[in-house]
Amino acid sequence: MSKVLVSDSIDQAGIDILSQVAEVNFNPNVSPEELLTIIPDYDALMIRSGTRVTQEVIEAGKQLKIIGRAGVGVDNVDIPAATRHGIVVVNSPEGNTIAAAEHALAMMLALSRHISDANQSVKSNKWQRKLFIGTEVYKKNLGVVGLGKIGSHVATVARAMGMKLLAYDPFISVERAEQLGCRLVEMDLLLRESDYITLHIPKTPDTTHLINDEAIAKMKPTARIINCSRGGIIDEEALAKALKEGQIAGAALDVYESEPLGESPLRELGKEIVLTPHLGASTAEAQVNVAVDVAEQIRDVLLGLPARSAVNIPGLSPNVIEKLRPYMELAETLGNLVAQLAGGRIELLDVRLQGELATNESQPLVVAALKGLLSQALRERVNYVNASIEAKERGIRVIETRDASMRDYSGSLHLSATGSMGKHSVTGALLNDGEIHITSIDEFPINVPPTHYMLFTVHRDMPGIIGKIGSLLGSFNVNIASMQVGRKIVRGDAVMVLSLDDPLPEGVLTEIMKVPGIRDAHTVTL
Ligand SMILES: NC(=O)C1=CN([C@@H]2O[C@H](COP(=O)(O)OP(=O)(O)OC[C@H]3O[C@@H](n4cnc5c(N)ncnc54)[C@H](O)[C@@H]3O)[C@@H](O)[C@H]2O)C=CC1
Ligand SMILES: O=C(O)CCC(=O)C(=O)O
Repeated sequence: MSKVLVSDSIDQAGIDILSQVAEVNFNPNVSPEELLTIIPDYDALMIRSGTRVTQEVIEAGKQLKIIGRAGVGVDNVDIPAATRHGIVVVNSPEGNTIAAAEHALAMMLALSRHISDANQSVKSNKWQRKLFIGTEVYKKNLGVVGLGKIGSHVATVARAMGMKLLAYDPFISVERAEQLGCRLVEMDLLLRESDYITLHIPKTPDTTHLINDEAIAKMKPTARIINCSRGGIIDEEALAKALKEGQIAGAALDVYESEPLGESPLRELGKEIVLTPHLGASTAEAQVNVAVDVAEQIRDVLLGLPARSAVNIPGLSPNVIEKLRPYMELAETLGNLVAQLAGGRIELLDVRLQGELATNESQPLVVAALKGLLSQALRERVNYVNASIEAKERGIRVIETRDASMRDYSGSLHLSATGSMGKHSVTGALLNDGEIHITSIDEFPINVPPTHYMLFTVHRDMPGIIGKIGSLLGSFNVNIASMQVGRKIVRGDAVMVLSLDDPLPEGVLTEIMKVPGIRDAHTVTL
């Protein structure tokens, strides 16, 4: 019989499902050291946010087939390590949507009416009616940052309460925002016009400290901000200072830069702040939803069936997976790359399966390309199951073509996407040793492996231009790991691809665009 370790507290409904097919050990207090010693015995691991599943844990888990996260965020699991070891990671992308949305709304109202402090005051035998005069949300502007699953529900309920809605989400169409009664605006305008701001975005390099000194300075002195998404999106030091000095009126936080929240200036503030200990998903209903959703997937995988919300490996038969696995990574990487070149608000993705990939069996590669494309916006919430639906909801049209004619590689994949930065294309293939190579960018031939930080330029093929870019990057202390140029005709246009050791500091791209002969420049993080 298979063995499942449940190392965080999950609802009994999940344990009951797992017990149908496995011996279940419920050990929510397991220490990281103990986890390493006991994990070799287990076929499956079920967690919430408390257990850190590091590369070490994955390597020790010699029998592990599946890791199930009862919730959305899988930031506590080393996904690349799990994928390398062929371990499926599943989550529950929707099980706690309503709980998190309702928590954000509750926080907004609690903050407006000083519920928490008033409650504390009555409980300490006081009757302080004048101290707790609140504000109404009716007819106030609510700025929703991130109009995904949770943000959309918050918008729907807030609209019913008579709030006027603004939204910022660079990956959502104007039509979708209008359906939800939201005016889609730029972040700057949202900061300036909102009475309340609620954050519902993933934590990414782009969203880390999105709310910092500079953003707070644009907000109204009467503005209140709510964060029930991820810690670190608000710069806590900047927020504490702004609240102390009365630059803005209030904040309600469920998530923190470091959890549990330690020593913090936020704790010293008064009724202008409401703090909860990451309770967004903590409702009876959500805990049942996520436990059942994930336990069912663990049960299915242990029975040899596919999982419906796999974050890393799709729910296909082992034979097909084995054959396609290296190409899945290629398709995801190219999807991610072309999304960054084409910018947000992608309208069209054209996927061409070439050479030996031009068969019906390769269809999952189209889904993998979509997953890569949407990962910029949705991070771990996009998987092989929901990628097509998410794309449809975002108004992304997908065209699939197959071209079996022989090319330089036995099988290659060509993606072309049209977004807010125009139409861009990439081609990629696997070399003999299975290494992924980008073989064209915007139809210019190149041959480079993808790396973490990359810079692409389109420029006039003329003497001196490569040197200028090199010196410019040097002056900003950015180290170039490798460089390649591709062109179609001599002294026509050319593409330059640079692998960088460091991310490009802010403002460098603008300087690159000023170099005579440069037509276009993009920086990409893969
Ligand atoms: N407090 C809690 O207990 C819980 C927190 N969460 C968190 O809530 C957040 C939202 O979750 P969902 O709505 O399920 O995710 P989702 O993936 O459905 O929506 C996220 C939205 O953010 C948008 N987005 C991505 N980057 C952006 C950027 N730079 N600027 C503006 N918008 C951007 C995406 O286009 C997408 O529409 C996540 O961070 C999730 O981890 C989720 C559940 C419980
Ligand atoms: O398990 C929890 O309570 C955390 C929920 C959460 O933040 C998530 O699902 O992303």
